[in-house]
Amino acid sequence: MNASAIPGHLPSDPYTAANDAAATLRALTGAETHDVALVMGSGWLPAADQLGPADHEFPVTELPGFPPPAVEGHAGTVRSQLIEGRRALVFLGRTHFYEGRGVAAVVHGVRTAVAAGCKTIVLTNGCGGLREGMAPGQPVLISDHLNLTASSPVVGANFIDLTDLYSPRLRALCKEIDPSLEEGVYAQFTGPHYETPAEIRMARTLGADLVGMSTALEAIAAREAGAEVLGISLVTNLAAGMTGQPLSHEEVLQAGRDSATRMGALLRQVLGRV
Ligand SMILES: O=P(O)(O)O[C@@H]1C[C@H](O)[C@@H](CO)O1
Ligand SMILES: Nc1nc2[nH]cnc2c(=O)[nH]1
Repeated sequence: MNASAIPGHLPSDPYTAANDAAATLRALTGAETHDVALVMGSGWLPAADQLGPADHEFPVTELPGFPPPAVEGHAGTVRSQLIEGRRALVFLGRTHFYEGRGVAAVVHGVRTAVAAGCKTIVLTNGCGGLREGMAPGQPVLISDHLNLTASSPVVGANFIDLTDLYSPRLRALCKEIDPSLEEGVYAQFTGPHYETPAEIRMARTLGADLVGMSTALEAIAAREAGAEVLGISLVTNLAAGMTGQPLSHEEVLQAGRDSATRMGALLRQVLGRV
């Protein structure tokens, strides 16, 4: 059994692993290419069911290099489906940095999607809101990020430009669909612990509007692979220290359930125009 056939185990070369996974995807779906990939973060699973029927759905471990899901609310399945005429690859869940599998495992889904033909990567997540006026259940377009993981999916003297990493074109398109959408800077912490109130004050000073535990590393890998990136955060809670209440993953998932219809409709309309 070659290394990439072991669930969650990537061979030394992550780009080969992505090509292997894309080849298996083509074989499983019969689709020579996919156009757009969606990564559904915490709280977004209910929204995925608003996207219409899937032609194919299978456990992500059917694809080489993908580990089984490790976080509640991340189903660990992949759907291939036509959404508004586009062949979409929908990951119902992701691998997180805090699972300790390394950065290559975190971005394997994005690299696989690009290897499968996707030119657009839509990254969603559940996050904490820092900015005054933000409320749980509110979707926010990511305008830029702070990568606080002290890591990168890129190795070696490969100096990737990250200017306009979160596509101004796709953000403008989203705001045509829903003019009420706000934008914000997303800070990726390593997790899995939530932030302290002092860290939230630090993040706000650094210019963050949103705090999470994903997305930034995936976006960097997507840019490295030449894809256009759209990031949409669902504010599932106000950040630590803002309400005096403790944070919980159940609160994150409940916010997703409450927002599923609206988030699903937004994604469907966006996908029809990317
Ligand atoms: O996959 P995402 O970033 O949406 O998941 C967020 C961050 C943590 O994994 C989890 C914490 O509740 O939700
Ligand atoms: N880091 C972080 N991730 C989250 N995901 C959902 N809510 C939060 C939060 O408050 N902080």
